[in-house]
Amino acid sequence: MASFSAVCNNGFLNFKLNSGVNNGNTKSLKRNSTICYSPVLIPSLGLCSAGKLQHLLLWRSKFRSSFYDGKTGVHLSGFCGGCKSQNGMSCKSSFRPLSSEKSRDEESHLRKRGNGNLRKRFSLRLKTRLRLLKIRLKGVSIRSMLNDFGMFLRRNIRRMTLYTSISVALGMCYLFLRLTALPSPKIVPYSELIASLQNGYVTNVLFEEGSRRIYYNTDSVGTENSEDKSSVLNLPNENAAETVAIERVVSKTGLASRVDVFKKFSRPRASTPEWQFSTRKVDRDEKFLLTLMRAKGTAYSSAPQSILMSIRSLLITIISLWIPLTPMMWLLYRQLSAANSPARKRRSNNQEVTFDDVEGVDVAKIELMEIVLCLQGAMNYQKLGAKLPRGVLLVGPPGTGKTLLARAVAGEAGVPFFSVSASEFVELFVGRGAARIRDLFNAARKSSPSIIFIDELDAVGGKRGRSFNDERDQTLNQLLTEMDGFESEMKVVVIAATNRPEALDPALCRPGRFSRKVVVGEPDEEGRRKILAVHLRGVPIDEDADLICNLVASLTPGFVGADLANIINEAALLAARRGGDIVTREDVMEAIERAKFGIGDRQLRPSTISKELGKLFPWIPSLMGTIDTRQDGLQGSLGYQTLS
Ligand SMILES: Nc1ncnc2c1ncn2[C@@H]1O[C@H](COP(=O)(O)OP(=O)(O)OP(=O)(O)O)[C@@H](O)[C@H]1O
Repeated sequence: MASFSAVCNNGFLNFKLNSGVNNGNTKSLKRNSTICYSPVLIPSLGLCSAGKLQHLLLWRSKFRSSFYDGKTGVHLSGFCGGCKSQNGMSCKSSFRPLSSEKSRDEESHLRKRGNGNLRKRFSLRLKTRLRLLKIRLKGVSIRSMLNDFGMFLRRNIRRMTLYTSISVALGMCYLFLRLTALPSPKIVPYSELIASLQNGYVTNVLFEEGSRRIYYNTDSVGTENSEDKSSVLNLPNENAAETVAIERVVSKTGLASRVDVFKKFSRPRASTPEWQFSTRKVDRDEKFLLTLMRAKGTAYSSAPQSILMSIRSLLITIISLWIPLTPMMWLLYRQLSAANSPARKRRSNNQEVTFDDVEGVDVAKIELMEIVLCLQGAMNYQKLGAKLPRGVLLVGPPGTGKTLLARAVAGEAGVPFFSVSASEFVELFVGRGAARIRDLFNAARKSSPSIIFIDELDAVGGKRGRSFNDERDQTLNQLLTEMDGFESEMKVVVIAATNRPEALDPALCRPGRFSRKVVVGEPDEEGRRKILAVHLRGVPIDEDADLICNLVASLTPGFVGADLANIINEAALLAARRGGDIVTREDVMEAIERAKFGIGDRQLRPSTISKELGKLFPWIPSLMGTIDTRQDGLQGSLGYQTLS
């Protein structure tokens, strides 16, 4: 007895044969095999929505009938053969295999019906697919597709124009080459031309001017002897009817041979080349060749290559050259593209930073504030005959806030701010870096009053003549020229930052260029406290922020602004890691430890190492005078041992 079950899953009905149908039919279902029917495949299936039993006709070739139980929701289990379902539902007709091993008649009958079944199955599948396609097409709106396409075109108009022009040009080239294509003559060795001449087969010869190519035709006798005369003269040897007709003409007209008949009556075919053979002239053999041709009475002449052919060969040469050159041209285009220009790329309107966000560098702030006042016109320096400083050089260790200061200047002055890294001027092609500098200064001049900020100036501002890098020297020269080129009323200030002022070319630091040198040094404890207060502004902390600032500032001598910002960020991350909503003192302390000793094996921290050593050799701490205060309950001023 065969049993099966049906499970409706996500709109699909899975039929499972629980026991095998072993009737020898190769198409019969195997035990536990599962077939997946889409709802579209079973059109009458109301799926789980119908609340009553539905009788379905399924896959007629495999089942006569089966049941779908809408009452139980989605699941149906039935026995076939016994005509009783597990759910107590009766089956109209018993479960039967495709064919019976016992009944040969039925088998043959089925085989006869096979084609019809196949067609039905095919049409059923096609219908299903068509229905699916219809459903999908319903969801597609042509208008929205057109809108999207239009938007894409508008956004990429330049690129699309370029691609279209290239495609059109290539298409036209292809068309031209196809239209001007001529059947080419057979290329033969030079010796064959001499042999044909000596035998008197050659009828006429053409020397191509400007090249060593020789074209020639031979007469019928020569071609009769040649290997493939039929291919040369296109004689219709194979066509029996045509041969008979030609023979008849030969007998009637008395023409010498089939070849003459062919020549007289046949129209020149498109595939027949104008010249049958072509060869290359051998050097210093012209005299012999001409003597031979004169002796044999061969007609010869010379002509230049036709214009069409010249254009054709030129086109082929250009195309074949362009294929390998295209990647290089693309690279060049990218390099030269104006879109890559830093002047354009770096135009920044992000003027969020103000002097309130920079702390611990008060002297530098005062110096730069003066420039802001000049740019805003708040300070009348001109009445005293003073000039706006053209360049300000911010010097100091990494992370002390040089870039931040420059951004604050831009933010306070409310003028366009062009920020570039000097390494962006270091280019592959000589002269390109200089061109970029020119672009940058031109853009800044156009939007005057404005500020140019060049970070890591030493990348291009190093002393000249120390290397063979011509490109870098040219870029620096251009920078010097541009800084000289500002007119006094032009309100463009160049702020540059460097960690290595000693490496700069002296010409850069002379008065009139980067005349103002502002040192942005490491902050003191008060500075660190202020910087921490800036970075703790938006961070929820479980204690008084001032207390934490004081604590951290006291624990972090030598730390610069970037380190302190990093500590606060790490603390917030640690709090988030443990799932807390608020940053605790412990998080901050761990962040300091991480900043000081790095993230890694806790056992490698000096405190841990000394603790372990202390256990092994109790006399070491007293000898070194570094007794762990925490062990004795002695702690730092704020409950923590100073780590530095
Ligand atoms: N004085 C400061 N006040 C507030 N935050 C600071 C200060 N200095 C540094 N920071 C923080 O450190 C980050 C990095 O600073 P910045 O890029 O300005 O350093 P830098 O001196 O330009 O470094 P480099 O020389 O390596 O370019 C800033 O974004 C800021 O969050």
